[in-house]
Amino acid sequence: MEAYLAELNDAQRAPVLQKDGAMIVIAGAGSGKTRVLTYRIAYLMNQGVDPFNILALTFTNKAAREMKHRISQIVGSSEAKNLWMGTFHSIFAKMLRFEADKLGYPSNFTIYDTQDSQSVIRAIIKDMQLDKDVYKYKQVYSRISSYKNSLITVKAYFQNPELKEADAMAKKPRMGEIYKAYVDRCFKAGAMDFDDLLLKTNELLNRFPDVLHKYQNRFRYILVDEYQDTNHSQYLIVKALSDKFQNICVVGDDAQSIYAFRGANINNILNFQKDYDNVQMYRLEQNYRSTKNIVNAANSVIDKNQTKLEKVVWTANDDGPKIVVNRLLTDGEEGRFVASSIFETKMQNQLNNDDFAILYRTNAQSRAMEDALRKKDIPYRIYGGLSFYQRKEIKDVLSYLRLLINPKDEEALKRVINYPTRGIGQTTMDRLGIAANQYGKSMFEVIENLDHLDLKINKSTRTKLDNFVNMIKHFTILSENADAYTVADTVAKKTGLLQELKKDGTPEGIARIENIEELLNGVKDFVEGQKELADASGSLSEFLEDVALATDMDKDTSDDNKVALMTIHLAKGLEFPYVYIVGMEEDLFPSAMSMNTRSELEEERRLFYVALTRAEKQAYLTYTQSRYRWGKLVDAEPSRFIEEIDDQFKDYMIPQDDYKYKPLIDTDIFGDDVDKSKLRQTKPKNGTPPPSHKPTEQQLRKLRKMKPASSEPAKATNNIQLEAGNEVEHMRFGKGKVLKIDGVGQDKKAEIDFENGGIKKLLLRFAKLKVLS
Ligand SMILES: Nc1ncnc2c1ncn2[C@@H]1O[C@H](COP(=O)(O)OP(=O)(O)OP(=O)(O)O)[C@@H](O)[C@H]1O
Ligand SMILES: [Mg+2]
Repeated sequence: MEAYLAELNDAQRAPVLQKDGAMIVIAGAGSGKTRVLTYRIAYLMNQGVDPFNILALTFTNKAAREMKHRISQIVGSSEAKNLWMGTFHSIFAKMLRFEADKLGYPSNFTIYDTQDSQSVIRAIIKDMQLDKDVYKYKQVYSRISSYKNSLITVKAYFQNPELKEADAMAKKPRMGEIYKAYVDRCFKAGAMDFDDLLLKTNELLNRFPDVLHKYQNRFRYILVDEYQDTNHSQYLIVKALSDKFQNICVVGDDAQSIYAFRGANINNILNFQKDYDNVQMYRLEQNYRSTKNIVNAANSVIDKNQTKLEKVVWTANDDGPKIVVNRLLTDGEEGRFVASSIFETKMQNQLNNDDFAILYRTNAQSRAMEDALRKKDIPYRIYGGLSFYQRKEIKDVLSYLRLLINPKDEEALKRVINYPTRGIGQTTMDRLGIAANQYGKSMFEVIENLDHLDLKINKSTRTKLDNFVNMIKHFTILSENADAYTVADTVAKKTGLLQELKKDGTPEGIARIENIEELLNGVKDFVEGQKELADASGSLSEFLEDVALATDMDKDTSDDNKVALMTIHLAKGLEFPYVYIVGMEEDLFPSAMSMNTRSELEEERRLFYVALTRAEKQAYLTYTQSRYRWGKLVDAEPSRFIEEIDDQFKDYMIPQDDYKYKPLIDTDIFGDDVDKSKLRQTKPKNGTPPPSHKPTEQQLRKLRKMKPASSEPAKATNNIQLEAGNEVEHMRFGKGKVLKIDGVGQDKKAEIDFENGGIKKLLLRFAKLKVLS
């Protein structure tokens, strides 16, 4: 047996060794599904399967890179290079480039990102003179996106009166027209949006049998990770491509299906056995990632879902510490707690920053975490915020690059035609836009042909437009012979972009110049990397495609030793030794918007399962007592998911019998006291609207100062030697006697009999006790 096969257990090895046929691996988190896919590819190659015949679809490009890296170690990198591995979007964008002409697109079609798409929609809503409060562009965008992912084309839309009715019911009777206008504009601009990459692939495979056969023959072996989160459009692509040979291996976990809100269909995994002949079903049960406490805690939670496949997940790993639950006063305190805890854990165990992750339900929660980490000088990185490529100055450069590759690209044109300023105003642009519509041409073509058109544009503006077009054409010619770096560098210098920022001279301007430099370095790296590949040359088109589909997640960060901050959705498939799940509050997690139906609540619970199972060694859950929501400070209740973790697997840092008890004067772990009755006034009472103003920092500070007079601030006890029999004093529970000390290190607890509070168990590392004797 090859050595690498010994790195699998028997259950994992079985699907790896089954070379042909349809198979599904259903298994809980951390049981090695991704490992099975990786090793299966290596094994296929060892069995003589040509890497050109293997297609692997992953959830992120980063995951694909990591798999490729491991496969290279097993089979050698020259072979692994030829594998087609990546996200659905990146793989099928590549395929569409080859076949674009069949669908009437240029092969250099632009990929519109969400910003571009939304900007097109905004323009349409404006042109149609619709009420923008009714037709909110983001909502319209996601509606169009869901049509596309359900394969409802414009034609299909108008053939189905029910859809029109549904939109009319939602007070958007003109959705269909917007949809049509949007599709037309994108097509005219030679642009596909993200959803088109799947929709058009389906169209291609349906309408052109020869193309379908070509790719069926090419991709003899297909593998899909995270199959539970495929949407209908993706499902159909996989089904079509694998139909001939039926060598398909999908892995997934129904308990981790968390993208239903974006059209993912859990039935794809449940129905897999009906879709193919002789499906082999494999189950993996041993979790290698996490401690017993984490695995069991996660099991006890997911058990509460009714819709699920029964699965066993166990681990031979250590018990590990229990899940720590902590309550904080505000998100600011929550941030400080997390930052201090990371700092302490790191120091005590000699860990790196990238051993830690902070996960949250909504992006807005990152700010408090960032503030606290910054104050403690802990380097961090936020994933999934505005990606580097969406920053203004970067998008400006990229828009020039997009335009020179595809002059029809209207979003790019609008962005740069008058930046840096060239005296081409909005009126001119409006006239060009109308003419473009009238002649069914792109704006660029209209500008090119100005001399032959009767437009009300004066001579000096015509000269300016002429100069602009000539500059772009000059770049286009350059790009035909030069690599991406040379072109990008020339564009940054010759368009006046850099000068403009230099002139600006502000720190922001300088930061922007640095970002452009970083972009250019990135292009250079890309070119070097591409030159090693068999089927790539480092051209600008290749670079732009890479960028269009890069998410923030995909940036190579192997040398990046930082705490990771991201939403739980993004954390899928990843693992970290220490995980903090923050904002464990009702209405936040589970989200208020997801509590209307049982199935929505179950999806939130699966999300929590995903979050918990990212942790290898320890998980922390935090919640606050009051949080700003929609500009108001409101009372927060602990998330039901905390309660749902079986008691034996969790520990409350604040004694449990105190859990729901809300005293007037409350002590948080930092010893700051706040008169909670003041904070609670903000909760609506008897229909009276709460005061909508936010207490100022000053007011909060004042509230915090109202401590009971205490002689000396108590210190956290983790460094104090404490043993049974000691007399101690606690700020809230008063004097007490230590009965027993349990646990070691991080987990050390004292059982104390307090005069005022009875017997409590406190984690010494956080409890602030004064030792009296
Ligand atoms: N047989 C094994 N021996 C040792 N380690 C293993 C084994 N199988 C998996 N692992 C390790 O366990 C961890 C989890 O594996 P993997 O990421 O493949 O699980 P998964 O089922 O894909 O998880 P998720 O459901 O979160 O995507 C990884 O660090 C992996 O390297
Ligand atoms: Mg995985």
